Amino acid sequence: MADPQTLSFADALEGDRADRAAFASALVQSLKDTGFVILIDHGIDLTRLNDVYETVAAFFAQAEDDKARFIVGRDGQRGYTPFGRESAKDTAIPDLKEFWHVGREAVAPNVWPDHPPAFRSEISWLYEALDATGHGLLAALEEGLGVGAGDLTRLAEGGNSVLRLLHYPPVTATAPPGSLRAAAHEDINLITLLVAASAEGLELLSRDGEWRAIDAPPDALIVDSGDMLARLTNGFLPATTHRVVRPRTVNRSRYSLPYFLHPRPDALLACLDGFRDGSEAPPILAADFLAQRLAAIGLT
Ligand SMILES: O=C(O)CCC(=O)C(=O)O
Ligand SMILES: [Fe+2]
Repeated sequence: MADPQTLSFADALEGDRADRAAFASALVQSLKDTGFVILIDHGIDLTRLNDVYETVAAFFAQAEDDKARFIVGRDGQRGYTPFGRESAKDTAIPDLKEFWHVGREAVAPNVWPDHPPAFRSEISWLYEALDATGHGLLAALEEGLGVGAGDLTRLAEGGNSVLRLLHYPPVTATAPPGSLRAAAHEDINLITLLVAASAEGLELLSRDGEWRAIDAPPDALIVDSGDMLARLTNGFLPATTHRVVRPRTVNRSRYSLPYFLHPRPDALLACLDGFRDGSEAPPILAADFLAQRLAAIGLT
């Protein structure tokens, strides 16, 4: 089984034409072979990121009643989603997690807690930083896949991307048997950018069917491919199956910050040129695809 590649984002941002081409082809190759890439030199300030983690921990440490004021609607795309609500597609047991979603204001307005005071500014900063990084990765994917410039970035311009702030509390004796922090699943979106989590537990299913623990350096981003990218490439880049297992050593809270890069709701997801062979799924509106999948994970 091939190893995931560690790629320097500086090659894509500041490199010459050859560096950019090498980055683009390694990105596609690693996603194809292993389902993910470890991205270093991404330029997101680690001190600020550390502040974000502290702020996120302080938010979740509040009483349940205080957090529950920010439950926005059934589909959980903004604000707070309590512990035990979401379960992976085709899994009956809910995951052992609570989370908060921030998205693009123009797609649906955000809600913001008043405590901690820095929450809004810090989380908005991270959203913008990951949005810009994600845009650069989509441009590299276009090059690596050999599709037209803009074929992916245009879909995502002003897109419905969501930053998820996740808290997995210490696992208690009352956790349902068989439950995990996050059961095996694929992400719904185009690509996911994961800031290194506060603790171990993330595992990816390799293409040869083995669960593999991911230990990326704390200053790296993990990038993996989602269902929408699989659909656009007719399975050439399959969605990466992953899960978060229970703590094996110290039973403490785990925090993580995945950014789900989504198309605009009105973007048509149609198989890209060069990937059609008659077996491709029919075009579908991104909003319709998302609605189907949210229903499958218990959020609508
Ligand atoms: O917490 C993690 O490391 C991964 C979370 C995840 O896969 C998800 O929320 O979709
Ligand atoms: Fe995920």
